[in-house]
Amino acid sequence: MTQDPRQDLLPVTRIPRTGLPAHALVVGDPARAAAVAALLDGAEEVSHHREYRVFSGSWKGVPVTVASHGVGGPGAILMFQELADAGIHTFLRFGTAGAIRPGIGDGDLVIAEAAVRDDGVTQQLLPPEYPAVAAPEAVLALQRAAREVGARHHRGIVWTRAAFQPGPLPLFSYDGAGLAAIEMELSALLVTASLRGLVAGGVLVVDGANADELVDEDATGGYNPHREVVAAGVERGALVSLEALRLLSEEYAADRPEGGGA
Ligand SMILES: O=P(O)(O)O[C@H]1O[C@H](CO)[C@@H](O)[C@H]1O
Ligand SMILES: O=c1cc[nH]c(=O)[nH]1
Repeated sequence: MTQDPRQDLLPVTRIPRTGLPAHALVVGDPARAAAVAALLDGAEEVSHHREYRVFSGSWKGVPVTVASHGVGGPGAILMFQELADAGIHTFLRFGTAGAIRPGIGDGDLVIAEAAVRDDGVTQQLLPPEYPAVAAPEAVLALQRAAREVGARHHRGIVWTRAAFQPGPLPLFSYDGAGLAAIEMELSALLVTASLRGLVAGGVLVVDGANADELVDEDATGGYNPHREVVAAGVERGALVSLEALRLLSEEYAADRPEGGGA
């Protein structure tokens, strides 16, 4: 009996079960996935279903997958899980974020060391005490790549928060906790990687100051990620993240953590 060809695709994202390069850059925006893929040699679109758009190609000889995961942890984790099911073992999230820590400016990069797990999905998988940590080699590869590209960058803890806009509930203040930036999916990626014994990290381009009331109208004139300073940061961030993937493949090729589940 011939195999049903639909079984060669994973069910939610419709990505192929085999054949994808094992080093992946994951981004929220499908258009950003296409823009990053345009930097690759031999880029090909592999699949596009819902918000999940996937390309493959190579960066300086290293085969890479570039995939979009959409906005928000619950949808994004399905892409992370299915990429892991497809054999991806090294992930970097290249996203955007609002700055929290003073001194971090628009267009700067934030390299995540860990994330606060307010992602709206991993709480349903694990107790809140479980950490969301980046692989040290991912942090170091991103830092080295940012230095090489000459991109202003900072390291720190990122707040992954499912709700973008504020509501009537008071917002817990992390004042004094040293958080660097806020975004929406990274902790879901870091937890997925830890559960499966994979390598993951993230770098975020700052697209505004998003701190006390989430959107600081006075400081930013309202949230506007569609500015030249952000676009320039995204261009630098794309080079940094691709170069960091190459470093992870060639120089920091990991002693990968053992004992991950699944
Ligand atoms: O630019 P991306 O990667 O989508 O990341 C950030 O931007 C979106 C919100 O505008 C959220 O997905 C957030 O995490
Ligand atoms: O979640 C996000 C993403 C980008 N910028 C923000 O201010 N918040």
